[in-house]
Amino acid sequence: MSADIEAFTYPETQNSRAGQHLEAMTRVSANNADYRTVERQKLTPMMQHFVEVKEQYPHALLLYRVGDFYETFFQDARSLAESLELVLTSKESGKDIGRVPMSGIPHHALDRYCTLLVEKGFAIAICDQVEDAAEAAAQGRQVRREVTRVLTPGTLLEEGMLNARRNNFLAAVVIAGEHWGLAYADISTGEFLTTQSNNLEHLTQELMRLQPAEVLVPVNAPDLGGFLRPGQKSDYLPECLPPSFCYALRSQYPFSLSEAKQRLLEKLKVRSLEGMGCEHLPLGVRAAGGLLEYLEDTQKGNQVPLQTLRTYTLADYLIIDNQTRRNLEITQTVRDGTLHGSLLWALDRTSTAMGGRALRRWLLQPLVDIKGIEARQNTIQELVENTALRQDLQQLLRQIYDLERLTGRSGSGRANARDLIALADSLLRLPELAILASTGESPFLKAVQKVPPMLQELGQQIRNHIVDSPSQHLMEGNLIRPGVNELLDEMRGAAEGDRQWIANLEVTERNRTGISTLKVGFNKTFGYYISISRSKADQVPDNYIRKQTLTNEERYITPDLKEREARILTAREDLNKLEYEIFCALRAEVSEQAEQIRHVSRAVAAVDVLCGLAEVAVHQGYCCPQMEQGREINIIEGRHPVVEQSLPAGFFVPNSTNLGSSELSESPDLIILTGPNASGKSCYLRQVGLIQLMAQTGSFVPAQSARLGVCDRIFTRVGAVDDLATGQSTFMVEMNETANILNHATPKSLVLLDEIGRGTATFDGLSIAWAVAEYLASDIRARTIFATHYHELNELASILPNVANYQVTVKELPDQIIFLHQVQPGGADKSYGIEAGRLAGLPASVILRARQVMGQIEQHSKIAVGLREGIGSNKPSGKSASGRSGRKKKAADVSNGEQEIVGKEDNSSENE
Ligand SMILES: Nc1ncnc2c1ncn2[C@@H]1O[C@H](COP(=O)(O)OP(=O)(O)OP(=O)(O)O)[C@@H](O)[C@H]1O
Repeated sequence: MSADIEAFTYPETQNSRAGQHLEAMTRVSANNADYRTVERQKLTPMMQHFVEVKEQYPHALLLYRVGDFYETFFQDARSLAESLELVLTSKESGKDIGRVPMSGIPHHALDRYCTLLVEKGFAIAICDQVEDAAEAAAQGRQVRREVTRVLTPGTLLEEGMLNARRNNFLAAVVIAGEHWGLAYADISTGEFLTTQSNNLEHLTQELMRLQPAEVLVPVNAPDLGGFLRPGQKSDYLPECLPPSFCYALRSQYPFSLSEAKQRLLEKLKVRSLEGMGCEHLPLGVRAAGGLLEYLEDTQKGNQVPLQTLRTYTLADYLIIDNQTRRNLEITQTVRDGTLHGSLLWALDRTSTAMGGRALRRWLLQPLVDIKGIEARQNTIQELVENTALRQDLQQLLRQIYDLERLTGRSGSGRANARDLIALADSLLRLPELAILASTGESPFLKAVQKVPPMLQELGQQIRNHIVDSPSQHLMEGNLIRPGVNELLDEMRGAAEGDRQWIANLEVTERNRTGISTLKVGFNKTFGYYISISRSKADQVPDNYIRKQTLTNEERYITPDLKEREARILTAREDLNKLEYEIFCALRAEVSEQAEQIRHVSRAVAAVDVLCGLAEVAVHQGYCCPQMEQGREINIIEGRHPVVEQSLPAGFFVPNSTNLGSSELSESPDLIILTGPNASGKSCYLRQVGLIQLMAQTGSFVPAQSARLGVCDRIFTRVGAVDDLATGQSTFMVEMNETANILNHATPKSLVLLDEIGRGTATFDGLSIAWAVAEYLASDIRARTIFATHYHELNELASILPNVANYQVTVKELPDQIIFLHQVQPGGADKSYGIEAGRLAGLPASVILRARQVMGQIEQHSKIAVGLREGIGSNKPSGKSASGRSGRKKKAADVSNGEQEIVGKEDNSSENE
């Protein structure tokens, strides 16, 4: 911390305050910049209180309500000013202390600024005035202030701070050796889940899938309550936890089994955890209990309605590790991290925010259970066939608001009257949805055919209680309809008499005084007054009391007028209070039905997702894949779902795939895919991965037909980039990823490798690539597509029976190459890399020289010979030696280097 703090000004922020603050600005001494070193007894009472509160929340940014501002002081002032580019100024804080750093935000902009702070990974403690400041001032004491809420990235409920189409998860982990428990909740939607497993790598993967906004970790640290923003390090953070998240370091106590279990039983109001399936998962229970305690700590008495805890196991889902999720661009593109261009973008035709979130979850967690997949498929099939039903459902769904989050806001006391109207209108749509769905037969349509009658009644009750356009703020009245509450109606009637009297006052007084220009007005300082032009001032009656003199007018009050006014104001206050109470009771009824509403919401979200997937299937011409337990991946005329949508209709060239069949002569386990640069190898590779993933999500797939064995995992290794954060080179990243695949793939896995060994010397790279392919094909027998520019790998097909060569074809014309994007049997012998360099504009002399060098290398290279005669026959595995078959002769011929362009004759005639 520097010895002095200077004032900073930023052009567009708080101009009026900036001037004011600058004027008051002096230099702040080093001791005064830190709340821990300041001489506390010498501070003013308010500042002493600030420091007391700050000590309870050392790791949160403390926003302290002072009048119309949330101010903060000491080091928090500096953090706030730096993070939000606000004015850093100072405040006189005691006669013997001088000034301390100060920065602040206007109270009405709290949400906006908090959103920015939370995005930057801050935890924020909001300390509010919890009594009327005027009352406290009248009694000559400090206004009472308390922390009413701690905002952290994982505990947000405010609409403006959340992304409507993605969950905001708070996670908690408990690690014991290699074993771990994980619980996570989205407090805005109520989802609450737990799991336990015994491989720390899986924990990392699970966290990467969830992308939690915040992770709770119990630690034995002196720094309890510590809060780590993304990238911040701590010795207490276990190594397996990715540094890209926010972490809250928590005490061990609430994570102990007895404490956690007790809390879960109380909160979930159950006698045993048996029904939730986690009784036998102590680490999962501990994580869930610790998470609940954190919610209590941050929500400060506000109820957070969570759904019943659900237990899941990782084996229920297709495992997709982080690099595969990234490489297949499931929810964002690799290049710029945007949604546009991802699989989610290509498939999302949902009509509700709930559906949008559900689709994202489904894509990140595809199923392995064929029954579950088929239930989704059957519903899509029905919605594909019944266009009218699909369109009617979608039209209705568009009128349904975010029931999950509206229920969450109601339960935590944050919903306003407009939220309740939105909720009611959505609930009232559900019976229509049920009637529409009742014409359907499939499982997910059946799930919405029955709406609990109490939900409809609740919707009706809200509509009957709340006016059509209620005020935004709950204490300003205009919430409750007439006829709802007798007392309210009576009070309104009484206030109406006084209001009428004032409304008529202008006419009566004009008649009484004969002053035709007399007016009745109202302002905040004086309330109601009678205004008379100064020229008529001598005609005012005796009971008029002069209150104010302006240039052209005099303003008067009368005792009568003031009495009525007082009655109106008191009545208004009472009325507003009563309206608020009626509203709160109504809101409480919503939270009582939270469980039911959320149950229905999930079913509605699923129908929404399936309607959307059916629509994509119709418009893009997808087919329903036949899912099987076997290992075969058989795709006829498959397409890449995203690239296809980015190209003009009909431009995408479909390609078939056949892998893993028991009929070896028909289908290999491993395909070596060669072809020139930019011919479409990567695209083909990803297309197979995406089709498999979509199929296990339950979606139809871009193909003419498909028969797919369910995979346990999909692995990809695609062009690595340097991982500067961990100091790893491109090649090391590539090797780590490859090692991960070789160590975990099974015969039921799908492995997609896009180049291996490019980041090192050619021979090393080629040797590694060869050995990796051989291991995958003969030892693991995983279904694999291996795209490579090492044409020497085509030799493998002559050695191993379950390896086949495929190539992406091009047509070579005298001065250009035409990309045909067709995947055909056989291996390519040319990469056209020099040709690509020429097209990219490398100087002609460089191109010429490159051709000469290549000629020399080709002439003298012995690699192919070596591979054929040496390495292959030395492979220790019996499987590979015995696997040579006559079928392979053709492939070997293909790679002997004699053909100019593999398949050229065949392809050219086909494509001319
Ligand atoms: N089947 C296809 N139909 C139409 N266009 C395609 C097809 N496959 C690929 N393309 C187009 O070709 C471009 C290049 O494809 P891709 O990146 O897959 O080539 P590549 O062979 O992997 O190249 P490199 O070896 O240089 O990595 C893609 O961006 C896409 O626009």
